Amino acid sequence: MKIALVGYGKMGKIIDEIATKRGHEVVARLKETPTSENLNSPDVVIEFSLPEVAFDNIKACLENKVPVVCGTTGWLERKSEIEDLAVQNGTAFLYGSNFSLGVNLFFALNEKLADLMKSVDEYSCQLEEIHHIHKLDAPSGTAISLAEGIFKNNPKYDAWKLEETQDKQLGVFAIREDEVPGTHSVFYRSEVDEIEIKHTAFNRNGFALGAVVAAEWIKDKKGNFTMKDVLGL
Ligand SMILES: NC(=O)C1=CN([C@@H]2O[C@H](COP(=O)(O)OP(=O)(O)OC[C@H]3O[C@@H](n4cnc5c(N)ncnc54)[C@H](OP(=O)(O)O)[C@@H]3O)[C@@H](O)[C@H]2O)C=CC1
Ligand SMILES: O=C(O)C1=N[C@H](C(=O)O)C[C@H](O)C1
Repeated sequence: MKIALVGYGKMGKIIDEIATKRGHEVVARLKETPTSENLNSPDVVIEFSLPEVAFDNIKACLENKVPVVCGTTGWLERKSEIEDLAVQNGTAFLYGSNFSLGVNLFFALNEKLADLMKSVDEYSCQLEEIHHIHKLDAPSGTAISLAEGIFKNNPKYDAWKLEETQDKQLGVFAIREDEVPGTHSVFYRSEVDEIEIKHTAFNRNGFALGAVVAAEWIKDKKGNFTMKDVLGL
């Protein structure tokens, strides 16, 4: 399969290595807006760039009728416009706030726990995410997905805010520390104890492998998808 990488920073470079090892040809490595020329006729685009450029990059790829797997976080206010564009152009789009298998299992566990806690009044929920100091967005895309999984299963919460949980607003602590690849925790605290579920990434390889697996999966599809579709979760 021919893959174009849009965004060629920390993630783009690891994806390049993994895609090549899996037998794919990387036909473009871009640090600029994609065009019909510089994309170089790929089967799929994998987009890991910056929050402020992701929307324009994805739009350009979909207008060229190339399916896009996007891992860039921090631009989601305009996601529905992109989803409409994928359908109008008869191509495919997949956004994942986190492509690792471990986090996608953790999302499922978070939803089950949220469902269990909806009828228990003693506990208050709180999220925490820890990332490297270069990260531009807060809270992380993964923390937002965790919050959305809680809202869907537990009507006690319906919005997130940075810092402490207050009434129906679920608190998210966003910590920036050294070169931490990504750690996410969900806490339920009562007056007498605490339940914690936690995912710790040891490096970025799991994110990169998941993005390549998603690209392999989406190649001939049409419509909008998530990692749940790819992993059959
Ligand atoms: N979903 C997931 O599983 C994961 C998501 N992420 C997310 O992916 C994104 C990228 O992360 P990361 O690789 O660590 O970030 P980096 O900052 O290392 O890489 C971003 C790259 O985008 C390039 N760039 C700048 N402008 C453009 C443009 N107009 N078009 C295309 N590329 C451009 C930058 O170029 P230059 O070097 O010249 O500045 C840089 O190489 C972030 O939003 C991060 O949160 C990260 C890990 C996992
Ligand atoms: O910026 C990062 O590095 C990461 N971003 C994603 C996020 O915002 O959740 C995924 C992962 O945690 C690493």
